[in-house]
Amino acid sequence: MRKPDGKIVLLGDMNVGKTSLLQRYMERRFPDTVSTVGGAFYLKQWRSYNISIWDTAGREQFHGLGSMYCRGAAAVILTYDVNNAQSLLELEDRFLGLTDTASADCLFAIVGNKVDLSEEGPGEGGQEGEQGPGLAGGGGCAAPRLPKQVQPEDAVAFYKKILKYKMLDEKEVPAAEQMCFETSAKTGRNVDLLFETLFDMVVPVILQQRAQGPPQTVDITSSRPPTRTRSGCCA
Ligand SMILES: Nc1nc2c(ncn2[C@@H]2O[C@H](COP(=O)(O)OP(=O)(O)OP(=O)(O)O)[C@@H](O)[C@H]2O)c(=O)[nH]1
Ligand SMILES: [Mg+2]
Repeated sequence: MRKPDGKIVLLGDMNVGKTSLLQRYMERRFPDTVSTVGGAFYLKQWRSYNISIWDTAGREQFHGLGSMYCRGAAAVILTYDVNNAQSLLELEDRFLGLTDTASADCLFAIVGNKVDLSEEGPGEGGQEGEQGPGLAGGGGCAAPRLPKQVQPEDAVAFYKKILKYKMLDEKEVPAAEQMCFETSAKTGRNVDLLFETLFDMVVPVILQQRAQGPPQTVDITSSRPPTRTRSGCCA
């Protein structure tokens, strides 16, 4: 297997839909999921590049692994559930600090998932790739079924906080509107847009990383050996 050229990591609280988003994109389906244990990755060939996309566990007990998965990442997808305000707060409180190990040029996408639960549109929550104003990929246009707890402006404000935290100049990084997405892993809404926008954006980061020296990958040998659980996975 060819070594990945770059890495994208999905982070976020348990149950926000990280695994579902990745499976929707890679396998084109919305299967039943079980809460992720440790982490897992897919390899995606994008143009001539191999990009690994890492799915991580949101459960508190796996928190310590997060910064290891982020090491050298070219992009991090910070995921929340639009119907759960706490899940956005958790990104700031628990997950943002894990990205300190990412590449210096790391891109950040903020993703509000499960829009199908709060917005009605064609085919329950809108169709894949549907566009509209506000965020990358747009919002819906019909009456909400559930009151949404997180608005697009909240995600944009969080993105700006990240730039401050990382001491990045707003002029030199992608605009918040380009990097905040509302998705539904269930209907597929904006899922391709999210991943493919990021793939295009990480290619220059990969080239930059190459110019700076050998790629940073997860060095399993430098981490504590995982303890075995009954299911046989990393804990
Ligand atoms: N309605 C709806 N349900 C979703 C969506 N995405 C995920 N779900 C459901 O939400 C639950 C959790 O989804 P997962 O993808 O397992 O969540 P996760 O973020 O990977 O959770 P951890 O692995 O525990 O961190 C599952 O029951 C999914 O079917 C979505 O876009 N819409
Ligand atoms: Mg999962």
